Amino acid sequence: MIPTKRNFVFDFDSTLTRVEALDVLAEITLVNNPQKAEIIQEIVDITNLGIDGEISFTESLDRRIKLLNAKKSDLSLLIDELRKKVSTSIERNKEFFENYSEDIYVISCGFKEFIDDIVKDYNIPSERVYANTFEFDEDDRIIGFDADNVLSTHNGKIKCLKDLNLEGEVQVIGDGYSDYVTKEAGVADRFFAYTENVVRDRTIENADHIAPNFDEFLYVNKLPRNISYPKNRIKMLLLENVHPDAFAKLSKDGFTVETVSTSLSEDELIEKLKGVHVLGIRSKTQVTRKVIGSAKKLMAVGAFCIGTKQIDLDAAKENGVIVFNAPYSNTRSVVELAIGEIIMLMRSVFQRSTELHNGLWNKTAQGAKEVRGKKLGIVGYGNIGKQLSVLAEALGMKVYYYDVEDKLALGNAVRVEKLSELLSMADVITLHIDDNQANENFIGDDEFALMKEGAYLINLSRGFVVDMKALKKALEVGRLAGAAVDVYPKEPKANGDYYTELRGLPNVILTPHVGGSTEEAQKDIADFVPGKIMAYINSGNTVDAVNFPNIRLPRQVNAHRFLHIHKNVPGIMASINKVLAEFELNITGQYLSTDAKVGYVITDIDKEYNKKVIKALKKIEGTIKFRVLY
Ligand SMILES: NC(=O)c1ccc[n+]([C@@H]2O[C@H](COP(=O)([O-])OP(=O)(O)OC[C@H]3O[C@@H](n4cnc5c(N)ncnc54)[C@H](O)[C@@H]3O)[C@@H](O)[C@H]2O)c1
Ligand SMILES: O=C(O)[C@H](O)COP(=O)(O)O
Repeated sequence: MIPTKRNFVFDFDSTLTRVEALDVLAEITLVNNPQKAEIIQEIVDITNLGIDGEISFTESLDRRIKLLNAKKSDLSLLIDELRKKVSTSIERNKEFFENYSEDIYVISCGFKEFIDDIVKDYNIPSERVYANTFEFDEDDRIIGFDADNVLSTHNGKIKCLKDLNLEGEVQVIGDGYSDYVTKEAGVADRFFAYTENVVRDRTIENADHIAPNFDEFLYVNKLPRNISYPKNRIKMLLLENVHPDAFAKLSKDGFTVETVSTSLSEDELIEKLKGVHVLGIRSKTQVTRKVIGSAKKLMAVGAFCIGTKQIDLDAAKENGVIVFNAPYSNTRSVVELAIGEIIMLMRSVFQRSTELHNGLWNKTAQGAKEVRGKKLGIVGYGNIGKQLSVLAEALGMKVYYYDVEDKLALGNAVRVEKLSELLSMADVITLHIDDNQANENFIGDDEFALMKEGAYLINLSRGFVVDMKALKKALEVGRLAGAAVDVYPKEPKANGDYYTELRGLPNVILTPHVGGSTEEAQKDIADFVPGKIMAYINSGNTVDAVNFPNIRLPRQVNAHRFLHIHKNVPGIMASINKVLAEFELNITGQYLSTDAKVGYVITDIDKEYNKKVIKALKKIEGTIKFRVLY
């Protein structure tokens, strides 16, 4: 069967380039005009009215040219600017324009005087550029356009395509009204809404296919391309109100991102993860073995927080799902809250405040102490514990700490060998141990019994670390003078009603797991975690992965990259290299990292390769996941 010939008809403004050329020309010609901003806005508005079909194109062109007040010499500046503004994904797929030059046309309501120069760099000759031409006066001022050109008239592209009478399938790629009407008029077979630079609802509604970038267009048409799998096809789901910067960053990189404000139950998550490649969560969402096992497309999980125990890290590893987190991002926020709470508890501030809210003036020094000179007992001398140690000393507290690991003291802090020793000496005990399940009920009746009469407890680590019934009892009998609790054994999926047995107890500060919830921390996390995710998805880097061998890979230019995740069993590397040799691939780099369970091998090869190698590599026994980049 002879394949049908395909003709690719490109719009110019906001499709081949990221901008509307006449808007850029206006920036040039109006540079010293005091009314520049107003005139440019008027030009933009008129452009949009024309693109959306609200006014006739002829009228829009006429009005804009008058406002532009341009000269012939301005055009060379415009061309320089436009050269810098070719659409990003068009630029990276320049090869397509070289290889399919014969089948490519530009039909634009813009002007040949600048389009020709730009598209010439993309191998499109002037005879395949259909566009308007300017009219100049004797002083080389642009005074109008050739009104006989069909492209200066309403629905000009339809007429132009009709006159061209192209043989074979006609595909139109554009961003506005004048492009999509060609399909409706029957002169184009398929219309691709090109949304890389501008998204117009009407254009999308009238499209056969939406192309957020040129990779997608090439992918749909099964044409050679620079990126094997268009990024917009990679779906990301961000739960639990992850900071909007994460959405912005990932979307800007071209991924399709959906956000949900709450966490999801296991069943909801299983359903929602169908077709999702990357999941973003915070501390609430439980990513169980069942969830990971059913999420066939899942490649990575980003914990937009510190803790990762909510994720079954082993199951993730066994399924080739890489997990990243933000290990220090909210440390300072937790420390500051701890400091504030130490002071608030020792001054009974919440109690005094509640009384006054209820109309009672109770000025008293009873139960109010300075923190200076008091003994702070830090349990868990990790990132948070250590920072707290320094700040507490600055307040004049005497710091003691207990940790299961050997941790060197900062400042004048003193390490204590036994938890019991710490509990019996400290005026305030603050918990900063990690979210290991072995720490369940770490502090219960026995530990409260060891604590000093009238001491305070702060828990900003994990809810299950403290036996809540025992804490309630210790507070009710006055063994403890107060407590601050931020984390609970069972926390709700979303904001709303909640009950804790500590409710109503005096001098007890209750906060809804907000230790790390500051604007600064959430913003930092939204910067850090997407960076790690993008480094993995875009180039295979696993630096800082929580559950996976870490590899930092060099950038690859003009090569393909195969990512192969496999069970760490003998003989896999030999099998991989045997397949690569059978297909006579020229390996330009190979990187391997393993741990006890999995191996991760990255192979960079020369650009051209036989696609059958992919199937062969996937078939190797022990393969967990395989992916091609570029
Ligand atoms: N409330 C919040 O919003 C919030 C925010 C961030 C972190 N956290 C939680 O705070 C805790 C500490 O975070 P981090 O970043 O400092 O963690 P980290 O891993 O740096 O430090 C934890 C320390 O606890 C020690 N440890 C673990 N089990 C222990 C035990 N049984 N006895 C004594 N020491 C023990 C570890 O050796 C380690 O030094 C974690 O549970 C984390 O999830 C809560
Ligand atoms: O693990 C963490 O970083 C803290 O518990 C904060 O979790 P969050 O992002 O759900 O507030």
